[in-house]
Amino acid sequence: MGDEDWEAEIIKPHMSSYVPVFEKERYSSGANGDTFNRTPASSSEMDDGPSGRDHFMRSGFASGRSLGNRDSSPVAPSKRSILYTSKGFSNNKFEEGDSSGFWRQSSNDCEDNQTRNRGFPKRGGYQDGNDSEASGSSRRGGRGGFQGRRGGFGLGSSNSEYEQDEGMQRAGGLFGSRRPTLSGAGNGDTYQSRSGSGSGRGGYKGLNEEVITGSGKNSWKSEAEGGESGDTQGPKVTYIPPPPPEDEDSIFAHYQTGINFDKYDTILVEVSGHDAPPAILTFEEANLCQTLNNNIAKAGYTKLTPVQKYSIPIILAGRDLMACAQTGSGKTAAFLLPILAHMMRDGITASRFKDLQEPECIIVAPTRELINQIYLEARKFSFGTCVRAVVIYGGTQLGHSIRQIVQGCNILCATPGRLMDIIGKEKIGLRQVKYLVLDEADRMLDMGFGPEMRKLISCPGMPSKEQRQTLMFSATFPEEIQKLAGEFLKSDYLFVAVGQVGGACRDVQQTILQVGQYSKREKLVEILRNIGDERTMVFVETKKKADFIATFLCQEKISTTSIHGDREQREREQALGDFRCGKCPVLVATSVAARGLDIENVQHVINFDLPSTIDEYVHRIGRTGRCGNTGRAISFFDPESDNHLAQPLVKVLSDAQQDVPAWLEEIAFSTYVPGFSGSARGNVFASVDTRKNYQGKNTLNTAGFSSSQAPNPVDDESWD
Ligand SMILES: Nc1ncnc2c1ncn2[C@@H]1O[C@H](COP(=O)(O)OP(=O)(O)OP(=O)(O)O)[C@@H](O)[C@H]1O
Repeated sequence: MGDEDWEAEIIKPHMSSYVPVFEKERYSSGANGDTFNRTPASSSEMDDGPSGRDHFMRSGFASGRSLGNRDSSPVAPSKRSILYTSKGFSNNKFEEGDSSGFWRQSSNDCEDNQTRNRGFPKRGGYQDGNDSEASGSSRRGGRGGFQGRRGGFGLGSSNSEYEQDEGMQRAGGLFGSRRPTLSGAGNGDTYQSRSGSGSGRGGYKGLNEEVITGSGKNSWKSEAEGGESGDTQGPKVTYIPPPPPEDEDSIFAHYQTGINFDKYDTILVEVSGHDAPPAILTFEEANLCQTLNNNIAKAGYTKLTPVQKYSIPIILAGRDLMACAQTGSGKTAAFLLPILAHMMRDGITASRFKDLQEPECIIVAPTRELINQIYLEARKFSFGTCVRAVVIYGGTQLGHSIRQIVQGCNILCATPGRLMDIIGKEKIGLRQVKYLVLDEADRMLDMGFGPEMRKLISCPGMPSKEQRQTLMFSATFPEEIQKLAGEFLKSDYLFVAVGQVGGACRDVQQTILQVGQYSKREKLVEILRNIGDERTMVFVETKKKADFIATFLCQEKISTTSIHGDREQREREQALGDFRCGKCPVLVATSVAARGLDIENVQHVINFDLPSTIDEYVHRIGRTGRCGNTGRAISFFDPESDNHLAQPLVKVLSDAQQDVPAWLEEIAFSTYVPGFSGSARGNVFASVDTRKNYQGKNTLNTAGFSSSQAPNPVDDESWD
């Protein structure tokens, strides 16, 4: 298993379409829309390498910043033409480090992005092949930039190839895209994606890319078991992500807390476990060092969120912690700040002058984008200190990861697959690990990542749980996963529950619409047209469908990009960057983007397909309504496939004080499952710490008040 949320991306055989990248160019093509090309503005923009460029031109995408549309036009992006591009072909400047999806950009940065035309034909259309979901508009297909099953993009008999492909991912863990050669797009051109000349894995060397040879011992078997470096099999992953920005303004860029930030104070907090230290009410009470306080101020934090009020003193007291708090409520800083405070207090051992890097802290998270986000937070809060954070994740060149580490590594942020590879290659030592953090801990411990995590804690040199501090954070914590967590945590760990464990953020206005499978696209377009340019994440259940829907939206002239596990890392980062800066206000995503991503101004989440579990629903809608801001989530409920979610949805909606449609209640009632209590609290999600026969003290507070002042509105039967 690699570092992806593959599990959520279910194969649906009827989906056949595939398109590499979707975006609408800010600079529209000529009037007939037939050809769109560009000449890079500078030589650096051409650094996708000659082969990519040549190929591009051979494919009929002539070069030239012509198009006459160098943008003086006031036309809003969404009103302009749509281009389907493969980043492997487009000579964009992405590799240069200035438009990564990871780095927060101001709108000015975005402007810079937008001035980079990406060449591609505006041939639009796509040919749907046999896809039964196709509607009239997409079937038109005209010039055929995208073909379905009949082979437009080389999927050929897509079902079997797709399944094979998926099988490879699961078994072998090749990273980057696994999609086959793209050929014969509808315009008659033939081109190749990643296995060919134009893309990351292929035979060209871009600005941030280099071909590496296998290195080091590979005593650890994780690659064969699903690791991502690809040293032992398949083409090498050569992508080197752009370096993060160095200037202080970018490092500390942040968005404003919302109108409901102060309402966090009214959320009930429950702490269970023995001898929990009291909550703190202010940053000053945490007694952090001056540099940390400066960084907190520069980050725009003036007030603690509830999870921070409780978790910071617990971690400072050296206790193990399992913390559960609603999406977007500041869990990242809740673990980073006290860890950094301790590291500053105790001093660090790893330095760039040591042969073997031995980080004091390891943070793991389930997706590449999320771990990179955590790294950026660690980098921000450790700014001006001697602590060096490093990030490593799959889909990037292994050699690059190693080079980052050898420069000094105190906090290692990693996805599981890459971490195990690096450990297997003996590029880091684990003896000094004092802090082990599992973000999205329920995901990290489930069947997908649990085995890797178990390997991690039993690696040679890894301090036992008695010798290290283990911290787990998530917005959801199913009971069965809480039980598994005991293996990782000291027996006296503390459990912090902010609000209801697994509950949805109340700042998200949730709407459930009954929409059948064949009406979904029409409804989606209708909603997106009403939304206008506001940033929207559209979740679908499969990777193929993500491409399919993104293509469809582009055809509808809605500027869209997509992110999912079949895309190369370069493309994923580009997509996120385009979405972050507003260039593509619609991001179609699989559940790979459901957890943790903190993107400014995401006002809407649309569940085109509902996920299979209610926890995933909670995480998905949590991409909006963050940090006291409000957001909206609209979900399409298809009675043909989603009835199993009716009961938990009713519960999540009512717990978050949302309107529950009568029809949903009816379905929930008619699909009654014994053991589920839709009214008050059933077993949809854990309500509290699930340790049974717990004898210790339990405090149930509103954040900021002492336990004795707190009311006790939550039943505590399930843990006592
Ligand atoms: N005390 C604070 N004051 C102001 N902003 C904060 C504070 N704490 C966190 N934030 C900001 O709130 C946003 C959400 O924080 P974060 O990503 O840590 O949430 P989270 O609880 O981990 O969410 P998720 O469950 O989705 O992973 C971030 O932009 C972060 O910088």
